Amino acid sequence: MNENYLKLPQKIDEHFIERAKKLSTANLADGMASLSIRRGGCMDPEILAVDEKMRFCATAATVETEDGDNLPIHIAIYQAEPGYALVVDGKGYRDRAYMGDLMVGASKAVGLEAVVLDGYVRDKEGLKSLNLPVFARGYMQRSPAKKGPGKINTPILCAGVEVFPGDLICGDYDGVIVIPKEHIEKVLKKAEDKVAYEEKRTKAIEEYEKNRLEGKETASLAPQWVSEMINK
Ligand SMILES: O=C([O-])CC(=O)C(=O)O
Ligand SMILES: [Mg+2]
Repeated sequence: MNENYLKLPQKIDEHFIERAKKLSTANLADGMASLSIRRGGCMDPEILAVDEKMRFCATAATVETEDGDNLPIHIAIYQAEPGYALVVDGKGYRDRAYMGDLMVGASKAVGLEAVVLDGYVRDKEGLKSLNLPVFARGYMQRSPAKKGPGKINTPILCAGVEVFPGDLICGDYDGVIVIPKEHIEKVLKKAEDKVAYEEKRTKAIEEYEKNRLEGKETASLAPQWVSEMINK
């Protein structure tokens, strides 16, 4: 095997994955906000799901490739296992698709949780009906190249974000976020605290609207932190 083809990383504990699955990528981004990590771990906003309903949280397995070459992606799929998302740095190459419904079907068959690709895919209809979360820049019908070698399970820079094999990666309707494995616990706790705040704030907003419509006197809708910043 090529020296740049490495084994799958250690899988993230299932209890972390379960907690992450209850959070949106926006919640997770809030959990990442205070860490000094390139763009808070959020991939380029053009990396979107082929179907808005798709979402996932999984352990990242990585591929690095270029110029529409999908040979290393093939190899990574056939050595993959359930519980991983395949994260492919295709350097945003526009002139070929990297994969289509056959390769995504194979990804699903081996138990991959998702495919995230900095590049383009094809076979839109087939991809939607396979229902495996696929996140990419968009569609290009031209066939992939087959060249190699590329790299498997080495650190990558994918769509503006550093991804180490074994990191937590999650995607939903808003896009894709990567949480470095050493920060998972802290980020989940911060994100969960933010959700608790948002639930309280949503109630306050609904209450305010109800009172206003009923013609009742109401205190200001501004949250405390806004008042404090204005009165500084
Ligand atoms: O032909 C290819 O290499 C890519 C493709 O369309 C598929 O995976 O369905
Ligand atoms: Mg095809």
